[in-house]
Amino acid sequence: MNQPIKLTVVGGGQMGRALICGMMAAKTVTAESLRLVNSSAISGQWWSENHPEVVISDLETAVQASDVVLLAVKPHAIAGVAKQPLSGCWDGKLVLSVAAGVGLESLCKGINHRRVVRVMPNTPSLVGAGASGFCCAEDVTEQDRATVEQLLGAVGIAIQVTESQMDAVTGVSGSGPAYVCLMVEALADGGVLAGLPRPIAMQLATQTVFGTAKMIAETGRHPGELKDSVASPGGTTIAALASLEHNGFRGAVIDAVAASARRSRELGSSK
Ligand SMILES: NC(=O)C1=CN([C@@H]2O[C@H](COP(=O)(O)OP(=O)(O)OC[C@H]3O[C@@H](n4cnc5c(N)ncnc54)[C@H](OP(=O)(O)O)[C@@H]3O)[C@@H](O)[C@H]2O)C=CC1
Ligand SMILES: O=C(O)[C@@H]1CCC=N1
Repeated sequence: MNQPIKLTVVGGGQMGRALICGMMAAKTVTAESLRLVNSSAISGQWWSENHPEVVISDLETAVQASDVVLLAVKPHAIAGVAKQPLSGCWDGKLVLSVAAGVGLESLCKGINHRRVVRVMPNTPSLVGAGASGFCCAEDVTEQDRATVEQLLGAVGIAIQVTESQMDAVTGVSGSGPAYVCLMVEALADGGVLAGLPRPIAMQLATQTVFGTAKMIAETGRHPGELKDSVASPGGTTIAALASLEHNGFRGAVIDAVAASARRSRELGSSK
Protein backbone atom coordinates (compact mmCIF):
# COMPACT_ATOMS: atom_id res chain seq x y z
CA MET A 1 0.00 0.00 0.00
CA ASN A 2 1.27 3.49 -0.95
CA GLN A 3 2.19 6.02 1.74
CA PRO A 4 -0.41 8.81 2.20
CA ILE A 5 0.50 11.82 0.04
CA LYS A 6 1.56 15.01 1.82
CA LEU A 7 -1.02 17.35 0.32
CA THR A 8 -2.05 20.97 0.82
CA VAL A 9 -5.44 22.02 -0.52
CA VAL A 10 -5.92 25.77 -0.93
CA GLY A 11 -9.67 26.43 -0.89
CA GLY A 12 -12.04 24.24 1.10
CA GLY A 13 -15.25 25.06 -0.82
CA GLN A 14 -17.42 22.72 -2.89
CA MET A 15 -14.67 21.19 -5.04
CA GLY A 16 -12.02 21.22 -2.29
CA ARG A 17 -14.45 19.39 0.00
CA ALA A 18 -15.36 16.79 -2.60
CA LEU A 19 -11.70 16.01 -3.35
CA ILE A 20 -10.52 16.02 0.26
CA CYS A 21 -13.41 13.88 1.53
CA GLY A 22 -13.03 11.45 -1.38
CA MET A 23 -9.25 11.19 -0.95
CA MET A 24 -9.53 10.75 2.82
CA ALA A 25 -12.12 8.00 2.34
CA ALA A 26 -9.70 6.28 -0.09
CA LYS A 27 -6.82 6.83 2.40
CA THR A 28 -4.72 8.46 -0.35
CA VAL A 29 -4.37 11.31 2.12
CA THR A 30 -4.88 11.20 5.89
CA ALA A 31 -5.63 13.89 8.45
CA GLU A 32 -1.90 13.80 9.30
CA SER A 33 -0.71 14.14 5.68
CA LEU A 34 -3.21 16.87 4.75
CA ARG A 35 -3.18 20.66 5.28
CA LEU A 36 -6.07 22.94 4.32
CA VAL A 37 -5.67 26.66 3.60
CA ASN A 38 -8.93 28.59 3.61
CA SER A 39 -9.83 32.25 3.54
CA SER A 40 -12.71 32.98 5.92
CA ALA A 41 -13.97 31.76 9.26
CA ILE A 42 -17.38 30.99 7.71
CA SER A 43 -16.20 28.22 5.41
CA GLY A 44 -13.69 27.16 8.10
CA GLN A 45 -16.68 26.49 10.33
CA TRP A 46 -17.95 23.78 7.96
CA TRP A 47 -14.62 22.00 8.41
CA SER A 48 -14.53 22.31 12.19
CA GLU A 49 -18.11 21.03 12.41
CA ASN A 50 -17.79 18.20 9.88
CA HIS A 51 -14.10 17.27 9.82
CA PRO A 52 -12.42 18.66 12.93
CA GLU A 53 -9.45 16.33 12.27
CA VAL A 54 -8.44 18.40 9.20
CA VAL A 55 -5.67 20.85 10.09
CA ILE A 56 -6.23 24.39 8.79
CA SER A 57 -2.96 26.31 8.30
CA ASP A 58 -1.59 29.42 6.69
CA LEU A 59 -0.27 28.98 3.15
CA GLU A 60 3.43 29.08 4.00
CA THR A 61 3.25 26.52 6.84
CA ALA A 62 1.04 24.23 4.78
CA VAL A 63 3.18 24.35 1.63
CA GLN A 64 6.35 23.70 3.63
CA ALA A 65 4.79 20.56 5.12
CA SER A 66 3.64 19.19 1.73
CA ASP A 67 4.90 17.59 -1.47
CA VAL A 68 1.81 18.42 -3.51
CA VAL A 69 -0.26 21.64 -3.45
CA LEU A 70 -3.75 21.66 -4.96
CA LEU A 71 -5.29 25.06 -5.71
CA ALA A 72 -9.08 24.86 -5.42
CA VAL A 73 -10.02 28.54 -5.28
CA LYS A 74 -12.19 30.37 -7.82
CA PRO A 75 -10.43 31.21 -11.09
CA HIS A 76 -10.27 34.94 -10.25
CA ALA A 77 -8.61 34.15 -6.86
CA ILE A 78 -5.74 32.13 -8.35
CA ALA A 79 -3.62 35.22 -9.07
CA GLY A 80 -4.02 36.37 -5.45
CA VAL A 81 -2.81 33.02 -4.09
CA ALA A 82 0.10 32.99 -6.56
CA LYS A 83 1.18 36.47 -5.46
CA GLN A 84 1.48 35.58 -1.76
CA PRO A 85 5.16 35.60 -0.79
CA LEU A 86 6.47 32.18 0.21
CA SER A 87 9.97 31.72 1.52
CA GLY A 88 11.46 28.79 -0.39
CA CYS A 89 8.42 29.34 -2.63
CA TRP A 90 7.09 26.49 -4.77
CA ASP A 91 10.47 24.84 -5.37
CA GLY A 92 10.28 21.09 -4.96
CA LYS A 93 6.46 21.08 -5.00
CA LEU A 94 4.10 19.57 -7.50
CA VAL A 95 1.31 22.14 -7.99
CA LEU A 96 -2.19 21.21 -9.20
CA SER A 97 -4.93 23.68 -10.11
CA VAL A 98 -8.60 22.85 -10.63
CA ALA A 99 -9.58 26.40 -11.62
CA ALA A 100 -11.84 26.40 -14.68
CA GLY A 101 -10.32 28.09 -17.69
CA VAL A 102 -7.01 29.07 -16.09
CA GLY A 103 -4.33 27.81 -18.47
CA LEU A 104 -0.98 26.23 -17.71
CA GLU A 105 0.94 29.23 -19.08
CA SER A 106 -0.84 31.65 -16.79
CA LEU A 107 -0.51 29.28 -13.78
CA CYS A 108 3.21 28.76 -14.39
CA LYS A 109 3.89 32.47 -14.86
CA GLY A 110 1.86 33.31 -11.75
CA ILE A 111 3.96 31.16 -9.43
CA ASN A 112 7.16 31.23 -11.48
CA HIS A 113 7.26 27.44 -11.46
CA ARG A 114 6.63 24.87 -14.19
CA ARG A 115 5.92 21.68 -12.26
CA VAL A 116 2.22 22.36 -12.66
CA VAL A 117 -0.78 20.20 -13.58
CA ARG A 118 -4.12 21.66 -14.67
CA VAL A 119 -7.01 19.44 -13.59
CA MET A 120 -10.73 19.54 -14.28
CA PRO A 121 -12.35 17.25 -11.67
CA ASN A 122 -16.03 16.95 -10.78
CA THR A 123 -18.05 16.75 -7.58
CA PRO A 124 -18.84 12.98 -7.65
CA SER A 125 -15.20 12.69 -6.47
CA LEU A 126 -16.87 13.02 -3.06
CA VAL A 127 -18.17 9.45 -3.39
CA GLY A 128 -15.21 7.99 -5.31
CA ALA A 129 -17.01 8.27 -8.67
CA GLY A 130 -15.40 11.40 -10.09
CA ALA A 131 -14.28 12.01 -13.68
CA SER A 132 -11.18 14.19 -14.09
CA GLY A 133 -9.25 15.37 -17.12
CA PHE A 134 -5.76 16.76 -16.65
CA CYS A 135 -2.82 18.16 -18.60
CA CYS A 136 0.75 18.79 -17.56
CA ALA A 137 3.30 21.62 -17.92
CA GLU A 138 6.79 20.76 -19.12
CA ASP A 139 8.57 20.24 -15.76
CA VAL A 140 6.10 17.55 -14.66
CA THR A 141 7.92 14.21 -14.39
CA GLU A 142 6.68 10.65 -14.91
CA GLN A 143 6.74 10.25 -11.13
CA ASP A 144 4.57 13.40 -10.79
CA ARG A 145 2.13 12.01 -13.33
CA ALA A 146 1.93 8.82 -11.27
CA THR A 147 1.22 10.94 -8.17
CA VAL A 148 -1.57 12.79 -10.00
CA GLU A 149 -3.07 9.47 -11.10
CA GLN A 150 -2.81 8.16 -7.55
CA LEU A 151 -4.61 11.22 -6.15
CA LEU A 152 -7.31 11.53 -8.80
CA GLY A 153 -7.59 7.78 -9.43
CA ALA A 154 -8.50 7.37 -5.76
CA VAL A 155 -11.66 9.40 -6.32
CA GLY A 156 -12.70 8.18 -9.77
CA ILE A 157 -11.25 8.08 -13.27
CA ALA A 158 -8.44 10.41 -14.41
CA ILE A 159 -7.71 10.90 -18.12
CA GLN A 160 -4.76 12.84 -19.49
CA VAL A 161 -5.78 15.16 -22.33
CA THR A 162 -4.15 17.98 -24.29
CA GLU A 163 -4.55 21.46 -22.89
CA SER A 164 -6.68 22.43 -25.91
CA GLN A 165 -9.21 19.78 -24.79
CA MET A 166 -9.58 21.08 -21.23
CA ASP A 167 -12.50 23.47 -21.97
CA ALA A 168 -14.39 20.58 -23.58
CA VAL A 169 -13.68 18.41 -20.51
CA THR A 170 -15.18 21.21 -18.41
CA GLY A 171 -18.30 21.21 -20.61
CA VAL A 172 -18.82 17.45 -20.39
CA SER A 173 -17.68 16.25 -16.95
CA GLY A 174 -16.73 19.35 -14.93
CA SER A 175 -20.16 20.96 -15.25
CA GLY A 176 -21.89 17.65 -16.15
CA PRO A 177 -23.09 16.67 -12.66
CA ALA A 178 -25.31 19.77 -12.65
CA TYR A 179 -27.05 18.70 -15.87
CA VAL A 180 -27.53 15.17 -14.54
CA CYS A 181 -28.97 16.53 -11.28
CA LEU A 182 -31.39 18.61 -13.33
CA MET A 183 -32.39 15.45 -15.20
CA VAL A 184 -32.98 13.53 -11.95
CA GLU A 185 -34.99 16.41 -10.52
CA ALA A 186 -37.07 16.66 -13.70
CA LEU A 187 -37.62 12.87 -13.82
CA ALA A 188 -38.87 12.98 -10.25
CA ASP A 189 -41.09 15.99 -11.00
CA GLY A 190 -42.58 14.05 -13.91
CA GLY A 191 -43.23 11.14 -11.56
CA VAL A 192 -45.01 13.43 -9.10
CA LEU A 193 -47.07 14.89 -11.97
CA ALA A 194 -48.05 11.35 -12.91
CA GLY A 195 -49.16 10.63 -9.32
CA LEU A 196 -46.15 9.24 -7.39
CA PRO A 197 -45.28 10.45 -3.89
CA ARG A 198 -42.13 12.64 -4.07
CA PRO A 199 -39.78 10.31 -2.08
CA ILE A 200 -40.67 7.31 -4.28
CA ALA A 201 -40.31 9.39 -7.48
CA MET A 202 -36.89 10.62 -6.31
CA GLN A 203 -35.68 7.10 -5.41
CA LEU A 204 -36.79 5.71 -8.77
CA ALA A 205 -35.30 8.64 -10.73
CA THR A 206 -31.93 8.44 -8.94
CA GLN A 207 -31.61 4.68 -9.32
CA THR A 208 -32.60 4.91 -13.01
CA VAL A 209 -29.78 7.37 -13.76
CA PHE A 210 -27.31 5.40 -11.62
CA GLY A 211 -28.31 2.05 -13.13
CA THR A 212 -28.23 3.33 -16.70
CA ALA A 213 -24.75 4.86 -16.26
CA LYS A 214 -23.55 1.58 -14.68
CA MET A 215 -25.04 -0.46 -17.54
CA ILE A 216 -23.37 1.74 -20.20
CA ALA A 217 -20.02 1.56 -18.38
CA GLU A 218 -20.14 -2.18 -17.65
CA THR A 219 -21.55 -3.52 -20.92
CA GLY A 220 -19.59 -1.14 -23.19
CA ARG A 221 -22.65 -1.10 -25.45
CA HIS A 222 -23.53 2.11 -27.28
CA PRO A 223 -26.17 4.21 -25.46
CA GLY A 224 -28.18 4.37 -28.70
CA GLU A 225 -28.42 0.57 -28.76
CA LEU A 226 -29.39 0.45 -25.08
CA LYS A 227 -32.00 3.16 -25.70
CA ASP A 228 -33.47 1.08 -28.55
CA SER A 229 -33.68 -1.93 -26.23
CA VAL A 230 -36.08 0.01 -23.96
CA ALA A 231 -38.39 1.21 -26.73
CA SER A 232 -41.00 -1.39 -27.72
CA PRO A 233 -42.77 -0.80 -31.06
CA GLY A 234 -45.84 1.33 -30.46
CA GLY A 235 -45.03 1.42 -26.74
CA THR A 236 -44.61 3.96 -23.98
CA THR A 237 -40.90 4.73 -24.40
CA ILE A 238 -41.05 5.64 -28.08
CA ALA A 239 -43.91 8.02 -27.25
CA ALA A 240 -41.70 9.65 -24.60
CA LEU A 241 -38.65 9.74 -26.91
CA ALA A 242 -40.67 11.42 -29.65
CA SER A 243 -41.75 14.05 -27.12
CA LEU A 244 -38.10 14.62 -26.05
CA GLU A 245 -37.03 14.99 -29.69
CA HIS A 246 -39.88 17.46 -30.39
CA ASN A 247 -38.68 19.51 -27.43
CA GLY A 248 -35.06 19.56 -28.59
CA PHE A 249 -33.60 17.47 -25.75
CA ARG A 250 -30.38 16.43 -27.51
CA GLY A 251 -29.80 19.90 -28.94
CA ALA A 252 -30.33 21.43 -25.50
CA VAL A 253 -27.72 19.13 -23.92
CA ILE A 254 -25.20 19.69 -26.75
CA ASP A 255 -25.70 23.47 -26.45
CA ALA A 256 -25.21 23.26 -22.68
CA VAL A 257 -21.83 21.51 -23.10
CA ALA A 258 -20.79 24.09 -25.71
CA ALA A 259 -21.89 26.98 -23.44
CA SER A 260 -19.85 25.62 -20.53
CA ALA A 261 -16.76 25.13 -22.75
CA ARG A 262 -17.18 28.66 -24.13
CA ARG A 263 -17.46 30.09 -20.61
CA SER A 264 -14.33 28.17 -19.59
CA ARG A 265 -12.44 29.81 -22.48
CA GLU A 266 -13.77 33.23 -21.41
CA LEU A 267 -12.63 32.66 -17.81
CA GLY A 268 -9.18 31.85 -19.14
CA SER A 269 -8.95 34.99 -21.21
CA SER A 270 -10.26 37.42 -18.53
CA LYS A 271 -7.46 38.74 -16.33
N1 LIG B 1 -17.74 23.18 -7.98
C1 LIG B 1 -17.41 22.33 -8.99
O1 LIG B 1 -18.19 21.41 -9.35
C2 LIG B 1 -16.10 22.44 -9.69
C3 LIG B 1 -15.25 23.49 -9.43
N2 LIG B 1 -14.04 23.56 -10.06
C4 LIG B 1 -13.14 24.66 -9.76
O2 LIG B 1 -12.85 24.60 -8.38
C5 LIG B 1 -12.56 25.91 -7.90
C6 LIG B 1 -13.36 26.16 -6.65
O3 LIG B 1 -14.72 26.12 -6.98
P1 LIG B 1 -15.81 25.83 -5.86
O4 LIG B 1 -15.27 24.85 -4.89
O5 LIG B 1 -17.07 25.52 -6.58
O6 LIG B 1 -15.91 27.27 -5.20
P2 LIG B 1 -16.21 27.64 -3.67
O7 LIG B 1 -16.52 29.10 -3.63
O8 LIG B 1 -17.18 26.68 -3.10
O9 LIG B 1 -14.80 27.37 -2.96
C7 LIG B 1 -13.72 28.23 -3.06
C8 LIG B 1 -13.03 28.20 -1.71
O10 LIG B 1 -11.83 28.94 -1.80
C9 LIG B 1 -11.66 29.65 -0.60
N3 LIG B 1 -10.74 30.76 -0.88
C10 LIG B 1 -10.96 31.89 -1.57
N4 LIG B 1 -9.83 32.64 -1.62
C11 LIG B 1 -8.88 31.94 -0.96
C12 LIG B 1 -7.51 32.18 -0.66
N5 LIG B 1 -6.90 33.28 -1.07
N6 LIG B 1 -6.85 31.26 0.05
C13 LIG B 1 -7.48 30.14 0.47
N7 LIG B 1 -8.77 29.85 0.23
C14 LIG B 1 -9.45 30.74 -0.47
C15 LIG B 1 -13.05 30.10 -0.24
O11 LIG B 1 -13.12 30.39 1.13
P3 LIG B 1 -14.23 31.44 1.67
O12 LIG B 1 -15.56 30.95 1.21
O13 LIG B 1 -14.03 31.33 3.12
O14 LIG B 1 -13.85 32.77 1.08
C16 LIG B 1 -13.85 28.85 -0.58
O15 LIG B 1 -13.88 27.96 0.50
C17 LIG B 1 -12.90 26.88 -9.03
O16 LIG B 1 -11.73 27.36 -9.61
C18 LIG B 1 -13.71 26.05 -10.01
O17 LIG B 1 -13.50 26.47 -11.34
C19 LIG B 1 -13.62 22.62 -10.95
C20 LIG B 1 -14.42 21.56 -11.24
C21 LIG B 1 -15.75 21.40 -10.68
O1 LIG C 1 -19.24 26.27 -12.67
C1 LIG C 1 -18.01 26.33 -12.66
O2 LIG C 1 -17.42 27.33 -13.12
C2 LIG C 1 -17.21 25.18 -12.12
C3 LIG C 1 -16.24 24.62 -13.12
C4 LIG C 1 -16.83 23.33 -13.56
C5 LIG C 1 -17.91 23.09 -12.63
N1 LIG C 1 -18.09 24.08 -11.81
